[in-house]
Amino acid sequence: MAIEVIRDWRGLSASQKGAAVAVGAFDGVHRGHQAVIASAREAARRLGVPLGVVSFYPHPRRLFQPDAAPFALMTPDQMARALEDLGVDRLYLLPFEREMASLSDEAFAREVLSEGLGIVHAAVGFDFTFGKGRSGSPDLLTQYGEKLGFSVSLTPRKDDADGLKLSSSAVREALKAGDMDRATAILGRPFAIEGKVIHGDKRGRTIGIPTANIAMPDYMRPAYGVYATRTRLPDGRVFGGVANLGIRPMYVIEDPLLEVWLFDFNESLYDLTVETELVAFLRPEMKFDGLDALKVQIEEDTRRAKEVLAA
Ligand SMILES: Cc1cc2nc3c(=O)[nH]c(=O)nc-3n(C[C@H](O)[C@H](O)[C@H](O)COP(=O)(O)O)c2cc1C
Ligand SMILES: Nc1ncnc2c1ncn2[C@@H]1O[C@H](COP(=O)(O)OP(=O)(O)O)[C@@H](O)[C@H]1O
Repeated sequence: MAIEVIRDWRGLSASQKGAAVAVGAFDGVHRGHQAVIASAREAARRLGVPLGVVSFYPHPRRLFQPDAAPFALMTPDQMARALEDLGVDRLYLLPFEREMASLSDEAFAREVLSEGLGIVHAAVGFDFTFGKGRSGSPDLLTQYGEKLGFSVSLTPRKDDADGLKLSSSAVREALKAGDMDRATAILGRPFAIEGKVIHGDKRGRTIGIPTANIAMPDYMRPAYGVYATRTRLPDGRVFGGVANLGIRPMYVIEDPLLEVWLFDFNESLYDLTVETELVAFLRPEMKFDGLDALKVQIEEDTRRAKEVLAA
């Protein structure tokens, strides 16, 4: 069954209420988040109610640090699909604006979770905070739940094999370093950029290497350079490829682009929304002596990308 995305806590019908939910920002839906969602799933099964996730859009940090560099690990559509894969029935993607930000911890528990969403259970992570000034703790949520009529489960911190906390920040650090294996290990799936294919300078096709260009305004910026990729088209077809992500020192652009050359493919992609997994980092962006030299390097990149994708 497809996931239902609900974008408000006010004015919901009875059938949209009454779920067991996991609450959090969940950017990336990584394996730590997945443990919290598993706890909500347990409760949903036990109580015989739908499984929900309560999250926020835009990310709360956008409101508090409007000038911060882009940091998102996924778009709302990608989040909905990742949650659907985990068996989540509903995503409550609540608008995080002044009104939400000004609620006290008690008001969030009562007005949003209890009266608005009518939750019967909330699963939260060990370091969950909520309400104005982040004053709410898992302990406080448990006390409010007792009064308001929902139970609360607390998921302990989940570490990797080296004892490091699985976190969205750890994913961002791995992506910055071009360590795609580590990013994949924390996320439980490869990091992927989704966006609409836009028009570029039409230079790619002149060297026999057309590239689908995708802007990435909200995504955090992984290491600039060349990646082995896998791209999913709207019709479900998947193509291996090689991509440059960055500002192209040879033909400098202001905002970074993801430019993907799909192997064994020759159709128009303009205006389609495609999702590209960054499977492996191959090399940093460089400056070459002209297009011919770049083309030779791209042939080498292609050979390595095919090797990586076949492995
Ligand atoms: C596999 C691959 C590797 C690339 N490597 C570099 C690079 O090292 N330095 C650079 O300035 N541009 C690099 N590019 C970007 C090209 O300069 C750019 O895709 C080309 O100019 C086409 O631009 P257009 O899509 O706007 O027509 C690379 C592109 C691809 C597909
Ligand atoms: N194998 C392919 N990989 C990527 N894009 C392709 C491919 N074959 C055809 N295309 C189309 O060609 C366009 C890219 O051509 P290119 O000359 O690089 O133009 P632009 O500068 O507008 O990106 C893509 O947006 C897509 O519509």
